[in-house]
Amino acid sequence: MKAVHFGAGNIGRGFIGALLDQANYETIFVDVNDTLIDELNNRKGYTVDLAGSDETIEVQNVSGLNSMTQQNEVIQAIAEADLITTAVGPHILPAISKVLAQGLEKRLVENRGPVNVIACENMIGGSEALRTHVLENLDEAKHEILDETVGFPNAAVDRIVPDQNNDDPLTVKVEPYFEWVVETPLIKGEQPNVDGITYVEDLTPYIERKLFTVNTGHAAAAYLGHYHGHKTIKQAMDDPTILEKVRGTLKETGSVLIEKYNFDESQHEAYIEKIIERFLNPDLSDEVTRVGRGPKRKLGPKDRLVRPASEHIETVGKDPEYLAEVIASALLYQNESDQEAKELQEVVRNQGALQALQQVAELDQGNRLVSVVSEQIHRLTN
Ligand SMILES: NC(=O)c1ccc[n+]([C@@H]2O[C@H](COP(=O)([O-])OP(=O)(O)OC[C@H]3O[C@@H](n4cnc5c(N)ncnc54)[C@H](O)[C@@H]3O)[C@@H](O)[C@H]2O)c1
Ligand SMILES: O=P(O)(O)OC[C@@H](O)[C@@H](O)[C@H](O)[C@H](O)CO
Repeated sequence: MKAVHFGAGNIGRGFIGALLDQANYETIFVDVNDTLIDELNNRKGYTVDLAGSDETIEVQNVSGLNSMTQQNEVIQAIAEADLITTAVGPHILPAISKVLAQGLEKRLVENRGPVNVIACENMIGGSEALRTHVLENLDEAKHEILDETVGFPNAAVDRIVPDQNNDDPLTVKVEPYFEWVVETPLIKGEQPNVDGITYVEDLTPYIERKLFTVNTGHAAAAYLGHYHGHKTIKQAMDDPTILEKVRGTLKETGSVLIEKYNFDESQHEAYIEKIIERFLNPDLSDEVTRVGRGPKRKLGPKDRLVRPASEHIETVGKDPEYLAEVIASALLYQNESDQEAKELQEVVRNQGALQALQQVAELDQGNRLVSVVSEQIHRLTN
């Protein structure tokens, strides 16, 4: 069986690629990084190191294509694929959608049967968003036949894979923990037979629990950690002040999730403790600049900070003081190597932090969250 995976980066190699190989897929990685592509083609495999153990996973039967310079080969690979996955970043999905549309169109012409496209991105509705971008690159006359034969099931993926600094550009060090949840109603044809995928009828509780616990907690550690001068997530979490604030933040998102999905409180508390333990993993060095990357995305209305904070006000009926402090620290986050951080700071400098929040989080001036964050910005800047 053949899989095409867009994004031969941290999670692509460290998680998705490993599980696809174990499920006996030959995986063609599609990327724009020629070093990764050349290494994949020359060596046909790579090593995944499990942090905190001597265990390694040898991933085989892989190759690479460049989505910009080898478009015909990528189109052919998609036409022949039994499964297509992505892990490029939410902001990159539009960029891969044209070649994906061309490959799926070739597949339709050659009548090759059903296939599923699973976006493994940290966002709600990633695969459905990718489907929208693909349809924008297809004649409307082909939309119906595409929806009959191509599934775009949403997914939640969880494994902490930091930026790598190994001598071998393909070797990737990951935490042992992983979770990959895929929803079933939108699957076309047979469910991909991949050990490690949990199939569920309704993904919403799973993706919100993951995004608003793992990623919200991570963002709290990153932005508060950066504000307090820490370089890694572990250093931030070793700071008692920040640990307390991360716990407070996850208590707020936890109360929203329990209210919405009737989660068992003690089970959710155990889920939070496991995540804090993962953040404190002494064998994984994860920089706050990776976890805090893309602050405009992370301050977006549906993402890990503003969405649970707004829902805390609406459903729990209280001000989310901890989330508001994290949002304020994200608005103050500076990193000249992060394009979104530079763009955000341009708005903060010219129009003020609150105006920046209203723009990026799509909040009206009178919104209660704007007031609560304003108090935190004042506290952090005076
Ligand atoms: N790293 C993690 O811990 C982790 C865990 C769960 C989910 N995720 C999610 O997975 C996605 C990828 O994250 P990552 O950490 O692997 O990032 P990454 O930067 O390591 O990998 C992204 C890869 O996409 C490639 N890419 C960029 N533009 C491309 C294009 N036009 N065509 C093909 N490839 C392109 C990059 O070259 C890079 O190799 C994000 O949505 C992230 O939120 C990451
Ligand atoms: O990938 P991002 O930029 O959405 O978020 C950074 C980290 O929180 C994220 O990569 C986590 O490591 C991952 O989501 C853990 O499953």
